[in-house]
Amino acid sequence: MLTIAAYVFCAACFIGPLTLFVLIYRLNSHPLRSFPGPWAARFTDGYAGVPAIQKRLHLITYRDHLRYGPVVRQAPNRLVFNTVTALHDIYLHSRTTKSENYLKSLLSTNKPSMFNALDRAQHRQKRRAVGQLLTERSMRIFGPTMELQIDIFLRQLLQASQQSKFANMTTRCQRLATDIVGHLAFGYPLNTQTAETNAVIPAGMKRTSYRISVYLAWPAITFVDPVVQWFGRREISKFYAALKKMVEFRMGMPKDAAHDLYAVASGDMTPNGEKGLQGTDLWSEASFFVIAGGTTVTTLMSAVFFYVSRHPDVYERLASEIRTTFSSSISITGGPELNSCKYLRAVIDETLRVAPPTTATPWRTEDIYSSSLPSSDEPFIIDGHIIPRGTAVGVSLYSLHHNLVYFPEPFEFRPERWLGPENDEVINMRRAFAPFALGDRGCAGKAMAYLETSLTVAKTLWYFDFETAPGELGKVGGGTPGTKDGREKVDEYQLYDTFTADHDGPNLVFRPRANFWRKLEEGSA
Ligand code: HEM
Repeated sequence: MLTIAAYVFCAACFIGPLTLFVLIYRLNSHPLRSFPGPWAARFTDGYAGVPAIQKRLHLITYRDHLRYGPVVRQAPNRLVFNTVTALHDIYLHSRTTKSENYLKSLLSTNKPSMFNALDRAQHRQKRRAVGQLLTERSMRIFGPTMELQIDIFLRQLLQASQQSKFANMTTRCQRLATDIVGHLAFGYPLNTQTAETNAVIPAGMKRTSYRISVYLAWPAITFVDPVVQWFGRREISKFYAALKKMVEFRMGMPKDAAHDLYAVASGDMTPNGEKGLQGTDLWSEASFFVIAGGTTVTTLMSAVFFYVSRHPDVYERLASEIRTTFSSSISITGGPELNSCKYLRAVIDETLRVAPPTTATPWRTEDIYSSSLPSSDEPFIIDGHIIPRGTAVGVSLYSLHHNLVYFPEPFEFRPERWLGPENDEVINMRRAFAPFALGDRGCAGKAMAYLETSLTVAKTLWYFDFETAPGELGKVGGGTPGTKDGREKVDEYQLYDTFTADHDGPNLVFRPRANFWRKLEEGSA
C-alpha cells in the first residue's frame, strides 16, 4: 500500500512538470506574449485578483496604462485598452458578447440574468422584456413613486438640520436608491430610509457586488465561495429572507397593482406583446436589478454632493439655475423644465466622468456562445490588433475618463468642459465618455439614473443650502495626502472597486432655505 509520502511524491512529479510547462508556454508561446504588461500578469489572474480583493483594481489599471501604454495584458488571457477606438471596436462590435468570467457572477441562483447571459438570443429576450420597464415613457409613470421616496429623503435631511447633525451622503443616498429600486423591481416598500428592518438589503447588495468583482477578476478563486458564504451565513440568510418576503408580498397582489418588473415583464406575453419572464427567471432578474439600479445611482448621487460641496463656483451656478428655472417645489418633476437645466446635466456628466460608478472593466470576448450567430473567419480586430479567440478585452472606464488625450486636466472637476462649442475637442471628449458602457450590453437604466439623480439634486438645492461638515468629518470621502497608492488626491472622491463602487461620505451640514421647509413638514413637497 502507498504511504501518504508516496502520494505526495507522485503528485509532485505530475504537478511540477505541468506547472513548468504552463509557465514556459505562457512566457514563450502564448498568442498574447507580445502585448506589454507586468510580468506576473502573464502567468496568473491573481495579478488582477489581489487588487480586486483590496478594492483598488481600477487604480492599478490606471497606473499600468501610464506605465505600459494604451493596451496592457492584465491577465494571461485578458487585454485592457485605453483608447476611444478600442472603446467603439469592443462595445459596438457585432461579434462580441460578455466574457466567460461573467458566469462566475451566477453565484447562488444558477439562472442567468440579463447581466450574465452570454447567448445573444437569451439576452435579447430578457432585455426586451425588462427594457420596457426602463424606457422614458415607463419612467413617467413611475415618476410619482420615485418623488415620494425623494420627499422622505428631504424630510430626513430637514430633521438632521433641525437637530444640528451632519448627514453622511453615502448612507442617505444608498437608502434612497434602495427604496426606489425596491418599488421598481418588486412594487415593495423597503422603507430603509425610515426603518432598520430591511437595512440588510443595501448591505447584501454591497457584499454581492464585491464577491462578483473578485470572482470576475480571479475566476479560479471561486472555489473559496462556500467558505465565504459560511462566514457570512447569518447576513446572507437575512438578505435572502428579506428578498423572499418581497417576492411573496408581490405575488400576493394582483399583477397590475404596481408599475414594476412583475407587472411589466412577466408572463407568457408582456403588455408590449414580447415573450415575458417566467417564475424563477423573473426573480433572478429582479435580484440583479436591485443591485444594478441601487448601487450605481448611490455612487452618482453621493459623488455629485461631494464635488458640488467642494466647488463653491459650481455650487453657486447650479443653485442659481435650479432656483430660477423652477417656481415651486411641486414644479420640480421630470419633463422639459428639468431637461432645460443644462448646467445640472453638465454637473452630472462631469461627476460620471471623474467618478464612474462601474469601476470594474466590463469584459467582452468574440462571441462563440450564441447558436444564432453564424461562425466567421473574419479576424477579430480591436484598435488595430488581431485578437486571438478566447481573449477577454475591455476598457477601464475610470482610466479612459482620466486619459489626458481626451480630457485635459483629467482630475479637475469642471462641468464647464461639457458646455463649450461643439469643436473637435468636445466631440472627441463625448466619444470617450462611456459611464454606461456602449452597445446592446450597455446600461438599460440610463434614463432612470439621470431622472433620479436630477430630481434628487434639484429638489435638495430647492429646499436647502449645504456645506461640508467641520473638521475631520468634512474630510471623509476625499483622498489622504502623502499616501502613494493612488488615493493621495484630497479633492478626488475615493471609489473602492467592488464592480460597482463602494465609498464613504461626504458628510454634509444642511440649512433650510427661507420657509420652503414648511411644505416639507406639511408633507406637501
Ligand atoms: C449612474 C447609474 C448607472 C450607471 C453608471 C450604470 C452603468 C452600467 C454599466 C457600465 C453597465 C454594463 C455592465 C457590464 O457590461 O458588465 C450596466 C448594465 C446594466 N445596467 Fe446600469 N448603470 C446605472 C444605473 C442603472 C439603473 C438605475 C438600472 C435599473 C434599475 C440599471 C440596469 C442595468 C442593467 C439591467 C444592465 C445590464 C444590461 C445588459 O447586459 O443588457 N443600471 N450599467
